[in-house]
Amino acid sequence: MSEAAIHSVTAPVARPELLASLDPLLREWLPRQRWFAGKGRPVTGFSLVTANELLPSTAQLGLLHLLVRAHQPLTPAQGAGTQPGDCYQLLIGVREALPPHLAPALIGHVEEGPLAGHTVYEALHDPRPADVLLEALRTEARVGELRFERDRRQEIRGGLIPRLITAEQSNSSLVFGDTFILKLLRRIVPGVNPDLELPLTLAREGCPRVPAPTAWMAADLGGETYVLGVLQPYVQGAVDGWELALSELAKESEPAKDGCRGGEGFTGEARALGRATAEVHTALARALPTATLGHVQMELLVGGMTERLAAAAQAVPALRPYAAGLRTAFEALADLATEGQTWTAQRIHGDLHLGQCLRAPSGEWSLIDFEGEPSKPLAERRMPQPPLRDIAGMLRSFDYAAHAVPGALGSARAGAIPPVPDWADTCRAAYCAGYAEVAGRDPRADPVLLRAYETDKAIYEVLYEARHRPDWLPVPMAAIRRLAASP
Ligand SMILES: Nc1ncnc2c1ncn2[C@@H]1O[C@H](COP(=O)(O)OP(=O)(O)O)[C@@H](O)[C@H]1O
Ligand SMILES: O=P(O)(O)O[C@H]1O[C@H](CO)[C@@H](O[C@H]2O[C@H](CO)[C@@H](O)[C@H](O)[C@H]2O)[C@H](O)[C@H]1O
Repeated sequence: MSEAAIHSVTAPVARPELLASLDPLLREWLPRQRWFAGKGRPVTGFSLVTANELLPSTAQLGLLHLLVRAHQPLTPAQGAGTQPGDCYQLLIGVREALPPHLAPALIGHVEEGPLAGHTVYEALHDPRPADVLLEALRTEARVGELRFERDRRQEIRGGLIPRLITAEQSNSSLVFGDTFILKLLRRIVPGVNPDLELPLTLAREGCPRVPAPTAWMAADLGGETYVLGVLQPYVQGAVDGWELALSELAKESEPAKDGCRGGEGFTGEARALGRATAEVHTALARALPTATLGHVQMELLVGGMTERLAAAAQAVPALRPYAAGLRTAFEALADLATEGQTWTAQRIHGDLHLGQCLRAPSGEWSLIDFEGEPSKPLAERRMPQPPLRDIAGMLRSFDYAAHAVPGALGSARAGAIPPVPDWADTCRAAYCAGYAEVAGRDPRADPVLLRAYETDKAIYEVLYEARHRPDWLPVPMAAIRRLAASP
């Protein structure tokens, strides 16, 4: 694919009938996608936000870039009626016939309209359209409202072989020749996206704990910018913190041979993760505005935590016996604020857990996925917050890992491996100590805020697991019992 080929494309696609012809296929296909955020509510229709051709559909292979709004009934919390709904980024391949190897990518056969007689499919499974995206980034293409940009100091080689990664993701990522990874955001919102903003900021600050964005794509629509994707260097041979913790735990759980357990332990890694988190926090605090949270702000923060507890207890009855005990964590925080204590807030990761940490074969850790909690509004995700929120997320993650290995969660090894005593406590302590080495302050020195955030996170996890992975519910419930009982 040459630069000229991309620039020759006519865009935007002025075809109101295009969406009508795709509508029945998308209604069936979209809700089945892992990244579809509106699960559990029917899609009642679509509206086209924008359509651009990255490859003309008149050729043997077409590539459409669509931003579509999926209309859905409001949730009970939102009231009755239908709302315009979330906006999704779709990359639709168009062929006369789909080769067998692309069968899993099928969206359907179009009966009428401009694409009548063609087969449409999820284009990211197909190397050629994936290549078009890399080429557009490399050449800083402009296609209709789509803008492809890059950091010219970083080289992007053409011709890298693309593959779609199969991880359980909220978005979709393509790896190019084990050199770059392109994350295509699926649910698109207008505004500055922290998944691009924070890594760019950290790169400018010279913080090596985050792969520096090489290129990015965005759409300019109605005076607003929508970030659509970010290309970053691919950390080759990386293993994420969750996998690494589980494999270390499995070794440590092996029956003792000659009095020695297998495995070298995860304590050193936990300490390194603490240091990496502190490096990122320190750089973000240096680069972006911070704030002081006093009584008024803490009242709002505690109010949010209390409301989330009430909503979770409403949805998950198992939580109800512990609600009063859990509330004491929030009340203790409110009391400190009333007494005049203040806290510093800054930009943070916002959804930190072991799965968001990658360890390169060199042993260096990187943090990824700065999107924050995708269900929250962008403005909220970009607010300065106490860094202890990220730390609480990691502390919960060590606890999760410790519970996962014994196999009580439907694993094939259920009950076969005895739990490693004190594993989570040791890792949690090492993580905090590592953090203190770099940040100059130990998160454990603020136990009230830490407990409040851990409690808030465990409540979130109860709701998340009840909805998505009921087998895992015992893990956050064990933490809930501990947190509700702690003084
Ligand atoms: N720079 C990178 N190098 C290597 N692998 C990466 C990189 N960034 C992401 N990944 C892999 O892609 C997966 C999904 O990335 P992530 O940013 O968490 O996407 P999502 O927001 O869709 O969950 C990660 O779990 C990780 O395995
Ligand atoms: O994948 P996301 O970043 O969107 O996060 C969601 O899914 C996570 C599970 O994949 C969930 O994390 C919980 O389980 C993890 C182990 O699978 C554990 O490491 C985390 O500490 C625990 O919170 C996360 O809560 C949810 O938002």
